[in-house]
Order: sequence, then C-alpha cells, then structure tokens
Amino acid sequence: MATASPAPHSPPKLVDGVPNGHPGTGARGGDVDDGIPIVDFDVLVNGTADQRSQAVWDLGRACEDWGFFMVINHGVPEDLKKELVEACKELFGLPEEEKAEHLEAEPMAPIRIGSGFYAVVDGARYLRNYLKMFAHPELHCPAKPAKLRDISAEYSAKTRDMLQQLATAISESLGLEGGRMSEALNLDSCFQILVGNHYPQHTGPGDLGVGLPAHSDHGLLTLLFQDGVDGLQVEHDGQWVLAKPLPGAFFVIAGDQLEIVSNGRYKAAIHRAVIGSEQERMSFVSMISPSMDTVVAPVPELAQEGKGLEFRGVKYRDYMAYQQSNKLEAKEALNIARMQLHGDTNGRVEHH
Ligand SMILES: O=C(O)CCC(=O)C(=O)O
Ligand SMILES: [Fe+2]
Repeated sequence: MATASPAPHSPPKLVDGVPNGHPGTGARGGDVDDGIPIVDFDVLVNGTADQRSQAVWDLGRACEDWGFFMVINHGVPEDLKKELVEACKELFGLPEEEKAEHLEAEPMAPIRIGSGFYAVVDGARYLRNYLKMFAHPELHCPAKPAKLRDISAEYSAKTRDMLQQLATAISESLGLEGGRMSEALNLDSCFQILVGNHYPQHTGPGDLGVGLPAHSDHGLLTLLFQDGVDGLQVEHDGQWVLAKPLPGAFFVIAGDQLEIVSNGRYKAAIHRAVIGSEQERMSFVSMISPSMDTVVAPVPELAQEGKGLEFRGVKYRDYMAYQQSNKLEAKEALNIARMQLHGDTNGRVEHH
C-alpha cells in the first residue's frame, strides 16, 4: 500500500478503504522502531538552557517531518485519564432518552453526541460514537453521568496548560519569540474542545472497519490518548504508520491552524482510526484552537522569499463550521484558506 510521496493536495490512497488484517496490517510500524518522534515535556519546561534548546530543536523537527509526536513526562495523572474513560463509557451506555437533547446536534452546538462524523453528510457510515464538548472558555457538559463535569473540568485545565506550553515551544522552534504564536493567535483566550470517541467492534466484511476516515484536525494542536487498543494511524511519507504509544504517553497531532499560522512550514498531519473485529476501542481528544473570533493568518515573519504567504486570514469560527459541516476528506477544508485558490492580484479574496 505504499504510495509515492504525497503532494500537499493529494493524500495517500486508502482514504476510505482499509487493508485486510489486524489494525497493524497495511500500516507500517506498530513497534518501538517506527520512528514516531518522542518529546519529553519535562525537559522542554524544566530542562537546563542547553537541554531546552535541544528539545525545542527536536520538537521543530517532529513538527516539520511528521506533524505528529508522542509526549512523555507530561504530568497529567493516569488516574484522571482512567476516570475520564470510565465516565465516557457510562455516557455512551446511557439510554437514548437521557442524551436526547444532544443527539445529532448541529455542527457548532457546544455539546454533541452522535455517530460517524456528521451524519447529515456522511450518513453515519463510520464505526464511531462520539461526545464533543466545548471545554473552554466555558465548559459545556451533559448532565449525566454526574461525575463527568468535574473530571472534564480538571482534564481540560491540565491539558490546556500543557498544550499552551507546547505552543510556546513550537513558536520558538519556528525561530520566533516563545510568545509570538500565542500572541498572533490570541491563545491566552483560546478555545478548547474535548472529544470522547468510542469505536464498536467491526462486524462487517473484511477484518477492519473505518472509525474515522483520513483527515486532519481543524484546531491548532490535538492531544490524544487511547484506552489501550491500537487503531490510530498517521500518514508519514506517503505511508500509513500505526501509532503505538509508549506507556502513559500522549499523541500530539498538528492541526490545520498550525499549518496556517506557520505559513505551511508545519503541516497538519493526516490521520485516521481503524477498528478490528476483536475489541472495541476508545480514544480521547483535547484540542486547543484560537478563540472563535480570531482571524487566523500566517505570522508575517514566516513569509517565504519569492512566495509570500500561502494562506489568507480566515476567522476560526468560520473555519471550524466549514470543517465540521462537510464530509471529512483528508485536508480539503484547508483549501478555503489557501491563497492560490482564493486570492487574486488585487488582493481581493473570494469566499467559499
Ligand atoms: O480515535 C483516534 O485515534 C483518532 C480520533 C480523531 O482523529 C479525532 O477525534 O479527530
Ligand atoms: Fe482527528
């Protein structure tokens, strides 16, 4: 299934199909030597000046080469992750009537419980149940199970703090001041979303089902952990790589807003979720983005000589609404921000 190196607009094959075999089949990796970069958060934050600058450099390479990496020594307690898993399991197990007000809510609703990606456009054909909650600046949480609110509040605060610190280091890795990216994106008042994903076992023909097709995330940075069952694959050099975490590690996925703000230096990573027939699977996402009202544009200092800026400014609310209301198709949503597709020589922009 190896394909030639992908051009920015052409994601690897297998956008919807999955290879036969267990979740590792058809995807390279799944062992310790798969090359997925590892970032030691503790060194990044508390290391000596030398250690820090090495860690920032490594982080930059991870963003440039993969847009995807593991974070170890992150300080988010394992118990909190377990509690979140349990609370989400309870939610998915509740009778429909207890969740009715949030079921199949529209794309920008602060609480959404549903199946597939956006059932209105994808017909819920993916093997996935989800809970999406706006977590910051205000936490929106279903009333049941009652414990979900406190757990989500704590989890969102801890992971938000961590992601903001990562954003500072990523800014430095781009050769900017640590605070530059946060300032450009107004990250002090960031928007955050939590997503719980449940993938029931695949029962159809073939050994694997698609939980989520190939896509990039609409935000700036996505933090993800799973409940022990593999199934996340990331596209790297035109191949799918099975993402197997080190014990306790998080995955970080570069999102579309990072690609825009870095003027294409750091690409949003294409990833997907597959599910086998033996075990169900859960994963949890904590994503930070600029506030809804922020117009996200490349940091001007990152304009490339002769090429200028690759992206125009798009208000994050509009971007998210577009991405969440349409079929999930690789990095299609990013096209609404591409200068070459929307700009003209007079500097006017067309709206999608
Ligand atoms: O379940 C996974 O591992 C991937 C989830 C994901 O990509 C998402 O929620 O955007
Ligand atoms: Fe994703």
